[in-house]
Amino acid sequence: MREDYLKGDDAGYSDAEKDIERALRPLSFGDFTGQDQIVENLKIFVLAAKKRNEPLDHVLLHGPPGLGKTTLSNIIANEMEAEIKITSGPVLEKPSDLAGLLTNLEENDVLFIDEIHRLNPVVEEYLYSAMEDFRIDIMLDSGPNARTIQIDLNPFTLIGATTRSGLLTAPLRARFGINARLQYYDSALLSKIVKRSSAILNTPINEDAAFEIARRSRGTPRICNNLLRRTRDFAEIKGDGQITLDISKMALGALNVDQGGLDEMDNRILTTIIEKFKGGPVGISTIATACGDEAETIEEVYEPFLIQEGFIKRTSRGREVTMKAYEHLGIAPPSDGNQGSLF
Ligand SMILES: Nc1ncnc2c1ncn2[C@@H]1O[C@H](COP(=O)(O)OP(=O)(O)OP(=O)(O)O)[C@@H](O)[C@H]1O
Ligand SMILES: [Mg+2]
Repeated sequence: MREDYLKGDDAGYSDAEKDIERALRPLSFGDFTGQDQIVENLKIFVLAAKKRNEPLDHVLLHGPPGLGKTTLSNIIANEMEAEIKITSGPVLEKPSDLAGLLTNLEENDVLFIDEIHRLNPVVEEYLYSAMEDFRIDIMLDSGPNARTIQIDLNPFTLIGATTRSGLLTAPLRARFGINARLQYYDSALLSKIVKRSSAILNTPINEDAAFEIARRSRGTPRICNNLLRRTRDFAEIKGDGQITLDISKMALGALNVDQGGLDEMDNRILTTIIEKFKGGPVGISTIATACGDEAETIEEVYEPFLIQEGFIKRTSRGREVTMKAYEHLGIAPPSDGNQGSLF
């Protein structure tokens, strides 16, 4: 169940769910809730670029899954009144894949590369001159007939999105003029998103219920929209179609989202560190093996939220749970000084 919430765009959804997903996705800056500083800046950069009839400078968007990187990229293209071509790092296997896309861009178009940290280094190298000079060198033939030709490209905007900005190479990172890190949303903002989405879905929801869903959505719009959809199912089957506080509590409980908004996997990670590793410190790959998940997923998806909420902290020797984690799980912390650094 959880997996669906976290996976990137559209993964694992039926066609009907994809239609809903599309309907809920904001299309303009005005529809996009939160990330105020980023949005305010982008508005100015977009206006200035349009006024000069230039493409927007290249944009790097980073942050945990489901916070709106793909959404913002589409909005930027809309606001620029430009076309957007969408691809992702792993899909671009060879330079010609990239060249094909680049040579098809019209003036001021947007090329969106998702998971840009997973670009093949050879392809990445080609991107450098494309970004800097709007030009690529293409190798024709091989052996003694080999020669390169230069192709001029239309000026374009590259938008790169990544959940792992730390894995980006320095030369690539340096070529983005605009660099924005999306933050987790607070409950008030998510509550606004829940209300907007329920209006689109024609499902009545009261203030308390919207806040309850928001508060238990791990600071993430994708999760609040998914929880809303599942809660709507409960409202239609177990209630009269309206989402009330009782209905939302029933649904969230059934979906294994706990009172603090942590889900099964969050709790499994905390319990594992406490029960198997005496609260830590313990390395991420050891935690991953013990929890039966990939280290990358834990580092990218779960850990940032657990750290931000103060359940886990990173030390030079690995991850440690905090007092808050013991309290949350109702487990007594060790009294032998093992956790000395916490007090
Ligand atoms: N600020 C927002 N306001 C309203 N809805 C939002 C906002 N941000 C995201 N959403 C909703 O959350 C969903 C997930 O957002 P999006 O796909 O843009 O996340 P992402 O950062 O690209 O995630 P990933 O890293 O997994 O690709 C969108 O379909 C959209 O409906
Ligand atoms: Mg995305």
